[in-house]
Amino acid sequence: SITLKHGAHRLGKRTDKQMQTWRNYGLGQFIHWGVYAIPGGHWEGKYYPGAAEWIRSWKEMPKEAYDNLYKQFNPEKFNARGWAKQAKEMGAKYVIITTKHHDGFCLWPSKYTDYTIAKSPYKKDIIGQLVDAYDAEGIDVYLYFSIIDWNHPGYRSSLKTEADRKEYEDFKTFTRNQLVELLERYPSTKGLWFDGSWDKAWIEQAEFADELGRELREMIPGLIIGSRFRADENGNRHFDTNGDMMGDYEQGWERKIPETIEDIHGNDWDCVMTIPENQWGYHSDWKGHVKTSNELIEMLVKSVSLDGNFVLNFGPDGEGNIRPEETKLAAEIGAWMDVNKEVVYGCGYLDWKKQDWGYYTVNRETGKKYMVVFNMPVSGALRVKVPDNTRPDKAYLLEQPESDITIEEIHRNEYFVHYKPMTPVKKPFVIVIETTESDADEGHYQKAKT
Ligand SMILES: COc1ccc([C@H]2[C@H](O)[C@H](O)[C@H](C)N2C)cc1
Repeated sequence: SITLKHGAHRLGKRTDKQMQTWRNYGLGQFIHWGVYAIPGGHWEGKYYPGAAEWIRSWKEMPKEAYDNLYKQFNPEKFNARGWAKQAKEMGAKYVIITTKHHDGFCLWPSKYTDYTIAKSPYKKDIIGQLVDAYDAEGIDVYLYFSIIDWNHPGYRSSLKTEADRKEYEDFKTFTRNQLVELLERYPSTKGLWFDGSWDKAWIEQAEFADELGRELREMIPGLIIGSRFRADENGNRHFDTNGDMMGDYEQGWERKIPETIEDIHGNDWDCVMTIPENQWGYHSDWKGHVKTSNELIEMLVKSVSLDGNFVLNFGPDGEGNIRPEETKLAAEIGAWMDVNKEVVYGCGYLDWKKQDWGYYTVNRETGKKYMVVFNMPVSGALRVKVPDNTRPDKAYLLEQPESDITIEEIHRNEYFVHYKPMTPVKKPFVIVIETTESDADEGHYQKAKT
């Protein structure tokens, strides 16, 4: 590997207590809220086919009109306590809230620009209310911050001229000032989720960004920052020139989930997921497939089974309401978590061969192993392959600890867990499987001659 001044500053996972807490969350909530929720994906009767929070970039949206929307932002229905209660009932252990998206509108009264909530009819600090409400529910708060800022005069996507560079210096100072301001105002923040860091102009700021990251981490010990924040001195993002991840977890899994444990390269990671195909901010007319709670629960369990966190996005409307579709899904996920949360919290990857019926998770403290079943085989026989020297002794339904499910040995290190549900299976369910580490009994299985 080559020597880098602004590459990864740590190899391997962070092992401190704050990161252990992050690793054990399992389920998080993303909130995308801002003035883009006012048009909600429409303008003068026209439907915007893109992501609602990007409507400013739409040719049909006059920039002037968008940039004046804040003058009518007055979300009277906004109820931070209600949002936090709903997230608690869903089972979210952390929340990531947009402080400022690419449009540059600040949901907190920043003193470094007038383009903030303080200058809207609503006036009050939205971030402060959300931080207090989620803290009160015991849900850890993380702040989303977009480096891209279409409102700031010094923002550039690339630096072509000396004038660009001079303007961009102001933008760099402004960016640093806002981040320091956010951590000073909201010291209970556990981490920052950076976005909009793909511009050439920012990629060239390896030294500045590295120094800024150091300054922010000094302000809040244990602060967690993902891999999307900065590039190394050769312009490499997420992974430096030597292939080592920069930051505390990989932020590359957006609306997609790794397939195998090899895909995560031994790093912590989160998957951030939308309910429709690709809407983060509020769009009043979702087109295409809207994910069901069964689909979202499977994504959550698949993420946990591969040592990641699953962060589900909510996009409140211009009035401050959580839309009915999201309320319904939060309730359905919450109902499932009420019964099955122990297969998510504090759990991760079990190195048993993945089977078709679903996913294994294991509790990192207790070693308790779970089979989370999504696809019941017509035979009712759930195949389980165990590592050498491991013998499954007992299996029972998590919901009925007194149940005793038959385990049949069918081959060396291979078993059928026979489960015939009494009633039709409508939601994923969990079988707990207990094992004994037994010494190798070569046993009576004849290896095939080939
Ligand atoms: C150009 O493709 C993009 C750019 C930015 C995004 C932003 C979304 O607005 C949302 O904030 C998501 C987390 N982020 C990656 C998504 C797709």
